Amino acid sequence: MTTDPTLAELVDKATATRTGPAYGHDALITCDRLVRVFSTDGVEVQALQGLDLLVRKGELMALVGASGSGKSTLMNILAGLDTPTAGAARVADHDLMAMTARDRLHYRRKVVGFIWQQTSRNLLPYLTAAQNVALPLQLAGGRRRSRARAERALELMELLQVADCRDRRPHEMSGGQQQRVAIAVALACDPAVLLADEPTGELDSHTAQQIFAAFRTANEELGTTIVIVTHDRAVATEVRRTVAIRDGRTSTEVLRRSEVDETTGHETLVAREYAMLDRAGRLQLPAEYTRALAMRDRVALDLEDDHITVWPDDSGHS
Ligand SMILES: Nc1ncnc2c1ncn2[C@@H]1O[C@H](COP(=O)(O)OP(=O)(O)OP(=O)(O)O)[C@@H](O)[C@H]1O
Repeated sequence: MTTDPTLAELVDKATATRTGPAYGHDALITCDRLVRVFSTDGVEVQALQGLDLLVRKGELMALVGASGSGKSTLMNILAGLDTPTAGAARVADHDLMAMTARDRLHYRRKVVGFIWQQTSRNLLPYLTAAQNVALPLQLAGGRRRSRARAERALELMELLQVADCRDRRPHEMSGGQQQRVAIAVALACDPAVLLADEPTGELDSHTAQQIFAAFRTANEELGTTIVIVTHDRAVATEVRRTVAIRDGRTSTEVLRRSEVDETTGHETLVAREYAMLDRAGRLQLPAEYTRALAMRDRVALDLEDDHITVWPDDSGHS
């Protein structure tokens, strides 16, 4: 027999919902209904339209999406180079909406490391590789002496297998070597997060693989959380989690896990695609699914024990 809840029970329930853990409370990166509107010449472009994204500490993940879907806009916000129009964004306990100019400088120097697509943009052309890697340490201040800074720079270059380039200037290195030195620069101050926007865009596929291996080394050896924007399908399939952005929102996610065959011991990577359900219960169905069943405007739903079915509209109403 069921009884109607008392007013006191309803109040308790509402309070419990309000005081429950906040969205993304245990994530390193939280984007909560993030909006970024650009206005140029009276025309508004909604680059981000309520984007939700959670990234946990220690993840190595890829962001993919068509040109203009909002990937760079998101990366610039996470890098502290741009501010959202609305919504909330937190990275390693820093509220990106509430930072002063001073906080922002500290954030960019110590909390995030950034790698751009253009190899030439990541390094100062008149400094050697070792000087480039030591520079962020110098700018960040602290008590590290110049010798200790040089040692740290060399350690990072060894980890990324570019120690032999230490005395070379960027134009004396290949594109792949420059990007690996750029990763060392970005890691110099031991950031919580490494952000890379198309880091392999200017490189051939073999060199792109080496860069990707360098990201993996940083992730595994130093525990750095890494978010990579990429068009490169090969890179996207090497990470455990690929999030797709469509029209300024996260639309689907591919998760990969290893499965070991019990008889042969052979390990294979199994991928599964997921759709994103937002906190209002909204779900974006893939266009190819809705097209295949001529679904538009209205669909019928049935709740089963362990799943929900979605049927084409059979109401006869137009
Ligand atoms: N500073 C800006 N001023 C006006 N519009 C902008 C600005 N930056 C981005 N946009 C617009 O916002 C939308 C998203 O752009 P964004 O660069 O984030 O896309 P993207 O997914 O990174 O694309 P690509 O893969 O081509 O780099 C686009 O329509 C773009 O024209």
